[in-house]
Amino acid sequence: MTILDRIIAQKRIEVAQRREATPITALEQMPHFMRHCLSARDAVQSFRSTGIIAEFKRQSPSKGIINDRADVAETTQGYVRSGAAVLSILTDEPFFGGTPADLQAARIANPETPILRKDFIIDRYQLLEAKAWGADVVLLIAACLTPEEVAELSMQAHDLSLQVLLEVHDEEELERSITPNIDLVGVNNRNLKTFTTSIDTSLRLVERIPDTFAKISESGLHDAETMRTLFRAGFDGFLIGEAFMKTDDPAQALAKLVSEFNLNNTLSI
Ligand SMILES: O=C(O)c1ccccc1NCC(=O)[C@H](O)[C@H](O)COP(=O)(O)O
Repeated sequence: MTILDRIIAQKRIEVAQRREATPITALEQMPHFMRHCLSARDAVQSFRSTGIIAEFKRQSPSKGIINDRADVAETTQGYVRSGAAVLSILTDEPFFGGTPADLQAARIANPETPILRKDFIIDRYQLLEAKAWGADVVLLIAACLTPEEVAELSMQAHDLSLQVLLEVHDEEELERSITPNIDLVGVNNRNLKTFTTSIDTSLRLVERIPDTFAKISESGLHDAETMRTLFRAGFDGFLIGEAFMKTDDPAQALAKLVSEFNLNNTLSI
């Protein structure tokens, strides 16, 4: 059984419990449900964007506790001040220590910045939650969904005006999961069996991603030189969590990476 299998088994129980506790009619009455969503895709692809999707990540299966002190509103506001194009907020509690309250606090603190609900989405109910809590974009992970589920969930997300980030780990997942109702394609550099990360995965897959989608490299990124390599290979954006969250000042770590990335680009491209 892989870590993903364990997460999804737990998620099925959690979604059933949540649906029981909060009916859809209650989600639809929450204040953010009717808000106009922001475009994560435009935010990473716009001319002046750093392309950084900055993640608020307290813990993970691969690293254990990363940061259990950071305040979500303060950290995400710092990320935005330092140049984050999009925020990624983990809402999975058992494995990542995230909560729905984290997403709602980040939404209130950052009204102008697109927010990704980072979770393991297997059911339309979770899309409605994402909308109610103030997300603009949701993650669909090809490794835990059939192509039919990706197509159905991405269509339902678009019906709610949520954008979709499809995450893939290899060529097979990419080929079988691409569907028109996707806005961004993320290549996850983390092997979920060994937890090792390698940007070779991103570099191998980038040319196979149609140009109609924004291209994001995810996981294990921590230096400007690597971002530059990925940018030159065709990536528009970079999903980064641990490299920021493991420091005492995540926003300052992001600002440093942005300034090193900009300096490298100015000098070398
Ligand atoms: O991070 C993990 O250990 C992990 C384990 C199992 C499934 C997913 C996992 N991570 C989710 C992510 O996609 C990352 O949080 C995200 O790409 C940021 O990665 P990093 O910059 O390495 O924190």
